[in-house]
Amino acid sequence: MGLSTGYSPAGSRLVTTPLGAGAGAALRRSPQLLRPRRPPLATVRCSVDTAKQVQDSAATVAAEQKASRKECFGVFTNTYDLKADSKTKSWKKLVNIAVSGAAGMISNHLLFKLASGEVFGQDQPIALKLLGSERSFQALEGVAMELEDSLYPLLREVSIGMDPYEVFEDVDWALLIGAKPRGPGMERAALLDINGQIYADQGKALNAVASRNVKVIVVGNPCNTNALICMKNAPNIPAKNFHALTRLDENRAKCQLALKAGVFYDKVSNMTIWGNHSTTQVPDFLNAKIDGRPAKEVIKDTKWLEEEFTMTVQKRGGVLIQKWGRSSAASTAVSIVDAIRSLVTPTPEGDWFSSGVYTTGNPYGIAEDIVFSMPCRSKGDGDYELATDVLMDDFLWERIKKTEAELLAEKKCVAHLTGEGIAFCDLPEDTMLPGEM
Ligand SMILES: NC(=O)c1ccc[n+]([C@@H]2O[C@H](COP(=O)([O-])OP(=O)(O)OC[C@H]3O[C@@H](n4cnc5c(N)ncnc54)[C@H](O)[C@@H]3O)[C@@H](O)[C@H]2O)c1
Repeated sequence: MGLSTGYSPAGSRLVTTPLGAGAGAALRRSPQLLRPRRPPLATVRCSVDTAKQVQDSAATVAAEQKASRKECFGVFTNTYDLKADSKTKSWKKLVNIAVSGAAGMISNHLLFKLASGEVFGQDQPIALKLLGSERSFQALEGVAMELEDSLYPLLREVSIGMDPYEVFEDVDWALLIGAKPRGPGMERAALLDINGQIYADQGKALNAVASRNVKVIVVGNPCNTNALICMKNAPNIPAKNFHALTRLDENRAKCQLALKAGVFYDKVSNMTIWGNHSTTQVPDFLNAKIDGRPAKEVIKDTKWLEEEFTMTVQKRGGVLIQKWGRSSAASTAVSIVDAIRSLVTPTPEGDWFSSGVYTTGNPYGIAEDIVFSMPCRSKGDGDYELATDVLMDDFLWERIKKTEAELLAEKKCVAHLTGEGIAFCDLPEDTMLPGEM
């Protein structure tokens, strides 16, 4: 296997001190993050399931109802009883789902898919806990109003808030989409720092108040390193529960292979995206299959696979922005749905899916202690195992090393946020996110 060192060590440099140390740190932290943390609240349910009232003491229920009037949104303050009528009697226990960046473009598609039942199933009632920023709070109310007006039977509770310690209370899923966009002229190092702060804060909140088995999918960019930061700040939640979304890249890669092979895209399987959700990502055509056969056997044009296919997938998001003037939101929401469904339904025999997961203990020889997209399989219980039946060759390994180097460099940039000391940012090159120009 060969190693790649084919890039210049120039790139952006930024030295960052640990949180709270020096003026640089103060500048980076928004007033919201500087706010003193209050201890976790007692459980406040947005609405009250009357079946629960029977079990609880009258005083607790009265207090809970009073609190719920304050905390929940609109029509969702009303009580309900899942066990009371024949339709809902057989439904499963409520699942609590937190969505950050809930007033953003991706969420605008995702929330309605979650509420419709297409993600968790038609017998799975859900509660949506929407986290926004101060700037987006009014918009968040608008989103909640639209959810009210959609009359989704499975949507039992909606609450909105700006404090992750309140919003993440008891959540089973945390879909972390909220992030600041990279502004004009902003270095990738600065983006890592700004959004890293958000994910450090949200990791701490999850650690304090979420379900101990919460599954976390980080979408906000740079999502691999944000997921690492979030995970490191949540030591009481299993590291395996944290994912960075690379499913959109997998879907894009499947589409390109199908197009070239002249088949419908459901014929493409075993599509791995290795590494970072950036333009160093590696869409793996060595292991991919088309109609059950190795993709390289079906598509004999190796030059196309190595050059055009790889680049098209890496830069698809940028091209889309060029055409449409905004970044992919609907297909990202679809890919979040795919990512969740891949964890809650068994992976089809022999296939796998890509997810950015913690590398410690990986069987491939990828550096430990980073979040790296790799091939995963699930039994449908929310957990996953890494696929071991994968092929590796020099071409693939060289590219894996390059995306690995980028993630190791990103990790050094955020050492102040992962509890690993003083950060030093010396990125190999200022690579783009797939959606950037
Ligand atoms: N991983 C992927 O495949 C993928 C694909 C597309 C986009 N993304 C990333 O997803 C993120 C969101 O994209 P979008 O198009 O929805 O952006 P958007 O700007 O429309 O929405 C982001 C929302 O997050 C909110 N926000 C900012 N800081 C917050 C905080 N601390 N807590 C809660 N909310 C906060 C903003 O107010 C805004 O409403 C971006 O970082 C984008 O780069 C990732």
